[in-house]
Order: sequence, then C-alpha cells, then structure tokens
Amino acid sequence: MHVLSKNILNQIITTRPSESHKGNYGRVLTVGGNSQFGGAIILATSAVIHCGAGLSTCATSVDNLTALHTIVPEAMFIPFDSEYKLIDALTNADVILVGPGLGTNEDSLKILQIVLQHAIPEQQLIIDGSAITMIAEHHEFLPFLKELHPILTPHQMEWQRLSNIKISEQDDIKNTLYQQKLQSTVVLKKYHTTIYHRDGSISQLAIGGPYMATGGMGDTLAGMIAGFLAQFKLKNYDYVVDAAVYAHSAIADKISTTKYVVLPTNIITEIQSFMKLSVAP
Ligand SMILES: NC(=O)C1=CN([C@@H]2O[C@H](COP(=O)(O)OP(=O)(O)OC[C@H]3O[C@@H](n4cnc5c(N)ncnc54)[C@H](O)[C@@H]3O)[C@@H](O)[C@H]2O)[C@@H](O)CC1
Ligand SMILES: Nc1ncnc2c1ncn2[C@@H]1O[C@H](COP(=O)(O)OP(=O)(O)O)[C@@H](O)[C@H]1O
Ligand SMILES: [Mg+2]
Repeated sequence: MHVLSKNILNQIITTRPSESHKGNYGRVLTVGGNSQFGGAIILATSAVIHCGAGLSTCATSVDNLTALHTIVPEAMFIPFDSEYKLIDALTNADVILVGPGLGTNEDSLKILQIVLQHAIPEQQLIIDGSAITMIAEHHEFLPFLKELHPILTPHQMEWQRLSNIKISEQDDIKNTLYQQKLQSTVVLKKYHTTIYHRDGSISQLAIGGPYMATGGMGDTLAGMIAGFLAQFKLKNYDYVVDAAVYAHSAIADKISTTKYVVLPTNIITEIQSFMKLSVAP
C-alpha cells in the first residue's frame, strides 16, 4: 500500500506548452443531474472546467440549463434525454463522467444504458453516484465494466450496494477481491479514501477530514478526476487519479484552517490557484 503525498502533484501537474490550444486538453462529457439533483452535475462540470479541461459538455435535464450557464458559461449543454445528441456527444468525448445526480428511475436507467453501450475502452469512463447504485441493482450492466475498465467512485454505502460487502466488513482484502472481478479502478470514498488500481496496487489518502462532509463533495471529486484525466494524458493513468484525489482533499485541508466547514464550491474556487502552486519549480 502506498500512502499518497504531495509529491504526486508536481509529477502530474506540469507547465503547459506554449504551442497548444483547447483541443490539446481533452474533451469531457458529464452526464447526470435530473430535475431534483441539478446541483450535482453542475458541481462536477464546474470542477472539470476549473481543473483545465479543454472543452466540456454537460448532458443534463433542460431544467438545469439556466443554472449551468449562470455558474459555468464555459460549459456546453445537451439535453440528456435526446438520444441522438447524447450518442453524438459520447462519440466525441475523450473522458466521460456519468452519474452525479442522475437519479435511479426508468429515464436514468435508459441514459446509463446509452452511455455504457456507446463508450469505448479507448475513452476514460468515470462512474459515480446514482450510476453506481443502478449498476448494483442491474447486474446485466456488469459485463460493460469488464470491457470498459472504468473508474468507479463509490462512497462506502454505494460500494456495499455494488459489492455486497457490508461497510463494517470492508477491508483491503475483500475490497480488492471484488474490485479485481470488476476489472475497474475503485476510488472508495471515506475518511482516508482508498484507491484500488487495476494492477492490484493500493493508494491510501492520509489527508482530508470531516469538514468535507457536505453533499456535493463527491460530485466535485468526480469532476476533478475527469478534468485531470482529460489534460494529463499519462499512459499510467493511476497516478493521474491519485493526483486528483490528493488535490481535492489537500485543497479542503487548506481551506479548513480558516473555515469550520468546507463547501464543494469553496474547493472549486481554489482549484486553479492550487494547481498553479503545485507545478514543479
Ligand atoms: N446538490 C445535489 O444535487 C446533490 C446530489 N447528490 C446526488 O444524489 C444522488 C444520491 O447520492 P447520495 O450519496 O446522497 O445518496 P445514497 O443513498 O447513495 O447514499 C447516502 C447514504 O449512504 C450513507 N453512507 C454511509 N457511508 C457513507 C460514506 N462514507 N460517505 C457517504 N455516505 C455514506 C449515508 O449516511 C446516507 O444514508 C447521487 O447521484 C448524488 O450525486 C448528492 O451528491 C448530494 C448533493
Ligand atoms: N469525514 C471525512 N473525512 C474525509 N473525507 C470525507 C469525510 N466525509 C466526506 N468526505 C469526502 O467527501 C466526499 C463525499 O462523497 P459523496 O458521499 O459521494 O458526496 P456527494 O455524493 O454528496 O457529492 C468524498 O470524497 C469523501 O472522501
Ligand atoms: Mg456521491
């Protein structure tokens, strides 16, 4: 097991070459946010953009359009219930994040199915929130995981639903056994989040704390992972995931020195300065 330290940041976050443009920093598609949980996908999409992804499109309920463009006008929008627009956006993405605030009804299920059917292994797929809960309830989706090798970002309850390992019994041996069956990376979110990589290695977070226990914090992390993967295109993307997870909690720790609780929006506001300070000298 490898305990993550701040060294991971300047290994991943590098100075941008002058001769580059938005096309070099990745196209991200975020899919989620029903009419009840619009905030989740807006937080995730904001995090993607503040991390520096080149082009970001949000597939969400049309109910969220005004809020999305008010908060991040940098984001493009498609209505997530337009099948052909969703398929087109999926085809054009380098990184896909599905799940924050997607919900679990029939419409949500249909959207998840389209994403899983049209994503390809060459794309990076991150599966979070409601999408994990739906996969736990619909085992017919499991073969897609084995083909696409996604990054799953469950909290302990979502991991219990998916793996059938009770929270009180979740340990590295049991978690690794099930994660290896899924052939997916698993970012198991909790106090001191643990990351199970596909090669069997384990990264352990030793920062972060209860000031982060606010709804939307995981949606923001999922967006940061997507934003990091879009632009830092290492062959071994394990390090990129580790860096995003570390940065999320390191920003929270910094804010928590002067604030009792840290809001997801506070983290998003700090991402750009934090990344600037993390570039190798
Ligand atoms: N502003 C928004 O629109 C928000 C939307 N959200 C979305 O709502 C959907 C449902 O997600 P939720 O996670 O709220 O609901 P879930 O029902 O999936 O999980 C929450 C339950 O898990 C329990 N739990 C146990 N261990 C936990 C751990 N380590 N971390 C977190 N919870 C733990 C909690 O006590 C709670 O009862 C997701 O799609 C999510 O993205 C949430 O992110 C909250 C904010
Ligand atoms: N006590 C805590 N210590 C450290 N991190 C925490 C704590 N509580 C919550 N977090 C972090 O906040 C995030 C919560 O994720 P999640 O439950 O999916 O949030 P949401 O779905 O509401 O966005 C995770 O990154 C988790 O590690
Ligand atoms: Mg969540």
